[in-house]
Amino acid sequence: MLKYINLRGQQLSPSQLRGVLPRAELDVSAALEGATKLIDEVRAQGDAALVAQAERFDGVTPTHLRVPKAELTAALETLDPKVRAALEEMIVRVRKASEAQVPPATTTTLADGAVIDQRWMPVNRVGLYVPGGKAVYPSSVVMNVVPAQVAGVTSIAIASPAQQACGGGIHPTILAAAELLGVDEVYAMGGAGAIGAFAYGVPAIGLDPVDVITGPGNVWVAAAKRAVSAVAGIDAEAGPTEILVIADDSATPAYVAADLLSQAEHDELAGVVFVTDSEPFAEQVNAELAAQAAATPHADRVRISLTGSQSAIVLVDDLEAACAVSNAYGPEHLEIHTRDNDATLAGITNAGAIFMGEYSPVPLGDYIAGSNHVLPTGGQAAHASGLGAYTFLRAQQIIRYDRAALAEVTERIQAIANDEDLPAHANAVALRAANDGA
Ligand SMILES: NC(=O)c1ccc[n+]([C@@H]2O[C@H](COP(=O)([O-])OP(=O)(O)OC[C@H]3O[C@@H](n4cnc5c(N)ncnc54)[C@H](O)[C@@H]3O)[C@@H](O)[C@H]2O)c1
Ligand SMILES: N[C@H](CO)Cc1c[nH]c[nH+]1
Ligand SMILES: [Zn+2]
Repeated sequence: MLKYINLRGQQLSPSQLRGVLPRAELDVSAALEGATKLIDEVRAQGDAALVAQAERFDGVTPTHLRVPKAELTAALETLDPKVRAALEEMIVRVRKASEAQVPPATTTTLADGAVIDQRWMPVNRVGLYVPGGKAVYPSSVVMNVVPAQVAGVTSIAIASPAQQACGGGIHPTILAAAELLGVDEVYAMGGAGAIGAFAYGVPAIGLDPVDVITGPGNVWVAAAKRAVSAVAGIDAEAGPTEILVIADDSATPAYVAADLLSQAEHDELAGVVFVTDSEPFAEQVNAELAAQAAATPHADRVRISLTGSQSAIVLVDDLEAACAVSNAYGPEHLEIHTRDNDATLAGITNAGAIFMGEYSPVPLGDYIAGSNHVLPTGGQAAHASGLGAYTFLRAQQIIRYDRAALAEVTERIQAIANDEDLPAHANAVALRAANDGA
C-alpha cells in the first residue's frame, strides 16, 4: 500500500534527508498564487466575492454570510446530547491545558531603581477558521476558541464554509459549539477568501479586520494565511494533516495501521509516513493498512493519500536513525511505539505534538486529550508551535528606571550612542544628567 524508501546503510545530513523524504506535490508554495487571487477578489468585491467563491468551491449560495444569533441558539438546543457531552468534556480538558500555557508576568530588578517588568497582553480581535470541505470540524471550534478565551481575547469571530448538505448554512454542530462557548460572531465563508475577509475586513457584512488569524485548513487556507501574514498575525500554517509513526517490532501492526489510516482520511493530500528498523514489521503494517484501507468508508480519499508522493514507509538501521528521519521531516503528529518510548523521545527535536505508546493515538489528541489539535505542517514544526493560549498573547516589557539608576548608566549609554554615530541618543540622557547637576 505504502511505497518504501530504504535508507539503510546511509548516513544522510538533515538537508539530504529532507531531499529524499516524501512531501505532497501540491504544497503551500504552489497554492500561494491561487490563494492570493481569491484574497484579492475579496478585497476588491467584499461580500459579492465571498458568495461567488462559495458557489464556485462549495457548490452552494450561503443563506446568510453572517449567521443570525437565533440559528446559533437553535443549533445548541437541538444538538445530540451525546455530542454535547463530548464537546463539553473537550472544552474542560482543553481549557485546563491551555491555562497552563499562559506565562506569568515577571519583574526583574537589575540595580537599585532599575526594573524591567514583562507582561503578557492578549491581542484585541481574532479570526478563527474552522474547516468544512471534505469533513466538518466542530472540534476545531473548541481548539481555536478556548485558547483565545484563556488568553483573554475579547473579540472573537469564526468562519466556516457554507455546506451544500445544510442548504447553504454552516453545519449545525459547528454553530452549537460556537454557542456553547459564547461566540456569536460567525460567518459562512470558507477557504482563502475567508482568510482574506478576516485580514482586510468586509464592511458590507460588518466584519472588521482582525489582529490574529488562526486555525487549520486545506492547502488553500494554509497558503492564504501565509499570504496575509504581513497584515495579521497567524499561528503555524496548519495545512493538510501529517502523521509520522516510529515503531519497532514490539508494536502492534493493527494499531499502527489504524493510526496511519486515521489521518489519511482527512485529505487526499494528507501525509502518512511510517519509519521502522524492521522490514518484516513494515510488511505486516503495510498488509494491515491495505486491509483496513479497503474497508474504510473514505476508501477513495485514503487510497489517494497513501499512494501519493507525500506518503511512504522509511526503512532505517536503528531507532537513532529513525529519530533523525523524523526530525528532518518535522511531522505535525509523531507517534512513538517502541520498546523504550522515552529513550526514543530523547532523540526527538522537531514535532508538532508527540503521542507516546499504544494508548495515546492521534485521534485522542484530535478530540479529547486536552492538547490542541491545530498543529504545524509542512516541516514548520522545526520553528513553530501548535496553537495555544500563547498564540494570542504578546510579551510587553515595561521599563522603570529612576533618576539615580539612569545616572548610573548614563556614561555607558553615551559611549555606545556615540560609537553608533547617534549623538541625539547620547544627548537625551546627557540632558537629564546636566539638569540634575551631574
Ligand atoms: N494541521 C492541522 O492542525 C489540521 C487540523 C485539522 C484539519 N487539518 C486539515 O484541514 C483540512 C480541511 O480541509 P477541507 O477541504 O475539509 O476544509 P477547508 O475548510 O479547509 O477547505 C474548504 C475550502 O477550500 C476552498 N477550496 C476548495 N477547493 C479549492 C480550489 N481548488 N482552489 C481554491 N480553493 C479551494 C473552498 O473555499 C472551500 O470552502 C484538511 O487538509 C485537514 O487535513 C489540519
Ligand atoms: N487530525 C487533525 C489535525 O491534523 C485534527 C482533527 C479534527 N478532527 C479530527 N481530526
Ligand atoms: Zn484527525
